[in-house]
Amino acid sequence: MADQYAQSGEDNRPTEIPAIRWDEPPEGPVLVLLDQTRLPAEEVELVCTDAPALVEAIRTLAVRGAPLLGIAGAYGVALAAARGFDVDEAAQALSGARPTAVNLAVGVRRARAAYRDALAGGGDPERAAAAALQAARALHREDAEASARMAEHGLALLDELLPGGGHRLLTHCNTGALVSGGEGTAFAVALAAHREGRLRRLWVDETRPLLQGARLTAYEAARNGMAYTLLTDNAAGSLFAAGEVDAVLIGADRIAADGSVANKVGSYPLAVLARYHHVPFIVVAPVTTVDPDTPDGASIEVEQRAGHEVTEVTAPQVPVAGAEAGGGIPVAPLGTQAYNPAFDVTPPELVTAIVTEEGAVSPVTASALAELCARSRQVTIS
Ligand SMILES: CSC[C@@H](O)[C@@H](O)C(=O)COP(=O)(O)O
Repeated sequence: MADQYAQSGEDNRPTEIPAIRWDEPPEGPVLVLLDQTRLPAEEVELVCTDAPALVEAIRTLAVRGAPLLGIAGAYGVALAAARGFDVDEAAQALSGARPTAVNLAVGVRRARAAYRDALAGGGDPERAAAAALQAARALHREDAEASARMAEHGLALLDELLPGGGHRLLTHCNTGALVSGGEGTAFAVALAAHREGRLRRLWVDETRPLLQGARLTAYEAARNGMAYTLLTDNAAGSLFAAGEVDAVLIGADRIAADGSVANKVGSYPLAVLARYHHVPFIVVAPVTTVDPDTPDGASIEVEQRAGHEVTEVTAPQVPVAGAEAGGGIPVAPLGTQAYNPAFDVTPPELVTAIVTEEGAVSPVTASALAELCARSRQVTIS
C-alpha cells in the first residue's frame, strides 16, 4: 500500500446546484432539489410543485440523508400550505415517506406547528403559509450552523484521539453538503481535517446497494480536492487488518435515548471491526437526530427496501431499456428473494463518541445524551 497516498482529487468545486432551494417563479412556489439519483453523471434539478412529488423524490432518494430530509420535510409542508393543499394530509404523507431518519418527522412537525400556531393566532392561511416557510428556512439555516460546529468539535476530538495527525479516516454512505444546509456531518469533519492539512486519506465505502459512497461521497471528495480512495464495503476488513484506518466517521439517521445508532446498512459491521482493531468509531450528527422517544436500538424502525435494489445493478442515471422491476440489469436468478434493510443499528458500547453541534458525548450513555439534549433545548430557547 506504499503509493496510494499520492493520488488526490483536484476539482475543488462545490456542486453548482444546491441540494435544496425554495423558489417562487410566476407559476407559483416550488421546491427545487438537486436530483441525487443522477449523480455523479450530471447535476440536474428536480422541481417539486406539491407534496406528493416531494414524497416520491424522498422515496426514490433523489433527496436523502437525515438532515436534508428534515429540511425537505419542512419545506414540503410550506409548499403544501403555499399552494393551498391540505397541510395535515401533506404532513402525514411526508413524515411517513421514510421511517428511519427521525429528522424527517422533526422537520415536518416544526413547519406544521408554525403553520398551526399562525392560524390559531388569528392569521389567515396566507400568513400561516408564510410562517411555515419561515420555519423551514430557519431549520435550513440552523442546519448549516450546526454543521460548522460539528466539524469544529469533530476535528478537536480527532486531534485528541489521534495526536500524531495525518488521519486516515474511513467513512460510509454519504454525509456531506448533499445531505445538509452546510457541509454535512461526518464528511464535514473529514473536510475540516483536509483543510487543516491533517487528512492523509479518506477511505470511502462504496455503500451497497445504492452506492451513495461511490456516487456521492467520492464525488464530493473529488470536488473538494481531498485525498480519497474508494473500496467495496467488504474490503474494509482487510483494510483494518493492514492497519490503514485510524478512525471511522459516520453519520446517523436516528440515535435512540440509550445511544444506539441507526445508520446506513454496513455501519454496524464497521463498528465491530473498529472495536476488534482498537480504532475509534465516531458518529457525527445534529442533536435533532437524537430521539428521546425511541428508548433503545430494538425500538428503531428499520426501513426495508425493494429486493430489486439487490438483485439488479443499476446505474441510476442511465435508464435501461426493457426495464425489469427496478430498471436495472439482473445479476441474480429470476425470482431471487433479497434481504435489503436500508439501515442497521450499532449499540452504544461500540460507539467511541457521538459528536453534535453542542459537543461530543463519550462514553455514550443515556444520561450523557439526555444532558446534551437538555442543554441544546436551553440554547435554542434562550
Ligand atoms: C448526515 S447523513 C447520515 C445518514 O443519513 C447517512 O449516513 C445515511 O445513512 C443516508 O441514507 P440514505 O438511505 O442515503 O438516505
